Amino acid sequence: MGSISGPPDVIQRITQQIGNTPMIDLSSFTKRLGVQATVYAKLEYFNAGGSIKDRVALRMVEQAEKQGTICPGDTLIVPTSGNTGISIALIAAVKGYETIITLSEGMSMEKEVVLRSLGATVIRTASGVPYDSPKSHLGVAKRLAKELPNAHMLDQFQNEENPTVHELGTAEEIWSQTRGRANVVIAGTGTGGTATGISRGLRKYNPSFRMICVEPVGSKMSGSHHSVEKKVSSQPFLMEGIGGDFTPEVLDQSAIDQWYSAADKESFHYARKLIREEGLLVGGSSGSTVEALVQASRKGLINSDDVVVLIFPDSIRNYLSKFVDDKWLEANNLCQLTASLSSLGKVCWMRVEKEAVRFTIIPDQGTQVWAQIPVDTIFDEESYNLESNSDAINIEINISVLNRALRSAVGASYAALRLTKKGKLPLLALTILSTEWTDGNMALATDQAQQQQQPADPTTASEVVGNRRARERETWVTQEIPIKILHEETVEALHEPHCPDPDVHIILPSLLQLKSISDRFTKLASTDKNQQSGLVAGDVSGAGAGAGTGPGGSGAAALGSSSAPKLELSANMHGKLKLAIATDELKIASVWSGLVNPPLDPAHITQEQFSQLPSERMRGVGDDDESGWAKVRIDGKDWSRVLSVGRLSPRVVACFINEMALVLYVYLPGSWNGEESCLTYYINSFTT
Ligand SMILES: NC(CSCC[C@H](N)C(=O)O)C(=O)O
Repeated sequence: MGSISGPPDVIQRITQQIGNTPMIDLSSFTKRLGVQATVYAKLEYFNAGGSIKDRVALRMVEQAEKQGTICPGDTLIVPTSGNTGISIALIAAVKGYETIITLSEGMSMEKEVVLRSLGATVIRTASGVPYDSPKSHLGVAKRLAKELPNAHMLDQFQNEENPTVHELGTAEEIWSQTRGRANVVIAGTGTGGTATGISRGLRKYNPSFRMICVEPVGSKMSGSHHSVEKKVSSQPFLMEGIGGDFTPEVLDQSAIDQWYSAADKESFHYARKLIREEGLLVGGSSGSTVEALVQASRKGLINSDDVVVLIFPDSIRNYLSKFVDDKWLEANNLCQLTASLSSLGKVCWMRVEKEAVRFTIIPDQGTQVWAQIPVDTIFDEESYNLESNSDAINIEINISVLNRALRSAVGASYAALRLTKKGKLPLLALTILSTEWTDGNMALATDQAQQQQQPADPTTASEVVGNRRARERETWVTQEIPIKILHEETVEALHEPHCPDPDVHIILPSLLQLKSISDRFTKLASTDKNQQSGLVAGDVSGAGAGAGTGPGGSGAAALGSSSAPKLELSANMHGKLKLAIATDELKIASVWSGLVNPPLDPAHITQEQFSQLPSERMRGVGDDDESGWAKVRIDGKDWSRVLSVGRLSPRVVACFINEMALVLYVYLPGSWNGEESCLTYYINSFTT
């Protein structure tokens, strides 16, 4: 063996392992997706803390130290979706700072576990509140920074060191790793710092360089700069770490050339594909960059001459209980579905068939819902066995009770629903397996106790962590939900309302935005004491009313008795939607334009049928012609409950049957085992 001289080839501190991440050629993967360009991916999960945010965190800390604003012993407060918090906590562990991390509720439990193990104090903050609310991660961090002694907020959303580290570091690496060939970079956008810095850095070398940003569908970081999709809305999304409800100061829109929106479903699909087919253990937002690449390439905006670099910001580690887990995707969707249904009615009829489960809500007043989802998104595939003379079992269930049970299953390592009996009582049994890690400080963790414990508790596993024994405790819990089995004759009369072909069909804008405007209108009209006539209370029209009356319900006929304010909703076949309310004292309206009237699938309709469709006739009527609008009047409160389905789906097609009814088709995102599921809402129109 030859002798090797010189100092050992080791690093002194883990913070030296930040930056200089590898880049991988992904072209064969992306060619299979139909993308002809040369595509590389920069694997930022090779940074010490597991994400691209290590770069920003190190620079923010080092610069603040240089300026003398912080010194070891101080407390660093970080509002974050997780990664920046982990990066700061890691650096703080090495350098001797205290850390307080404000992390919103929706972020994964894995992030919190990593943060706590690094010694950080984690404060969970409300999710879904505006960024400038005192309850948001930013709001809480700001308050704590004022209140606590020697505490400093490191604000990645405002701190110019964020883009600068990418301009001076990441961009240089990309240029050198691609030997000066990179002309497009695609990055997910959370603060905008990565995209802004990379763009500034690479434009120095190549003035025609293009920076493409991607945000989740429902995020509105891009604001009015969303040049490609033009769909700027604000809706909840499951993706973590990118997207938001404001444009942070570090995001320089002049550095960005194009924006894309990636739906959770596609992003998670591509992330799982990267893991499965390429062995790249990435997080979900890496999938969003692939989705943006595919969209851009389909539009002809990326072609074979381009050399594209995708930024893969973090790893699977943060999401083991989330998109990486099929059960999580399904449980989350099902929970949101039952939450939305339970706002519209108490009793739900579930028809369990071989391949599908149908949900029907027919309240005494208000909107009817009909939904169908694949059976294996609800029942455990292995144990599902339908035993019924009629190939279907009809159940009556309290939907709020089911929703409460399902809420406890989100995040569980395993959940299964079973139709069963206790004595003669039929039940829906929800079995959940939850896993907790406890550290080795508990008495049972000694070797001896461990041996004694194992035979009696076969569900308990253990593993040695350092010199202590960490224990994984698995708990099985079964919740029993009472149900009523209905005979086939009882449900025979139960069928979807038959409606005429719509006069106008249109994709609704952001449901959350629509809901907040509708709620404001309803509130204003309710407080207007003199409201009467005009658009206010009247009788429900005949369309669909009476049809579809359920076993215990009286259909929608009782609608006429409601005296709540009525909203007038109208649309035309030129992409316009109008929401209005009028009382004696008040007349307000809001108009959306540029919406999409989706084309009907030619496979399902002949040319002749097509030309006879009322919507085709309406398309021929000019945009400014009043007769080209289809109109319905709906109960403001009921409408508000319907719109809460915005939590579940960003894609809703509204079909207007003039003066009669509004039918909404809500397309459910998520895996749903790759099948598209749809909810149908029937809302009868009130007459004037
Ligand atoms: N990925 C980031 C920063 S981007 C934050 C996204 C989101 N708008 C939010 O405010 O949570 C991190 O903190 O790790």
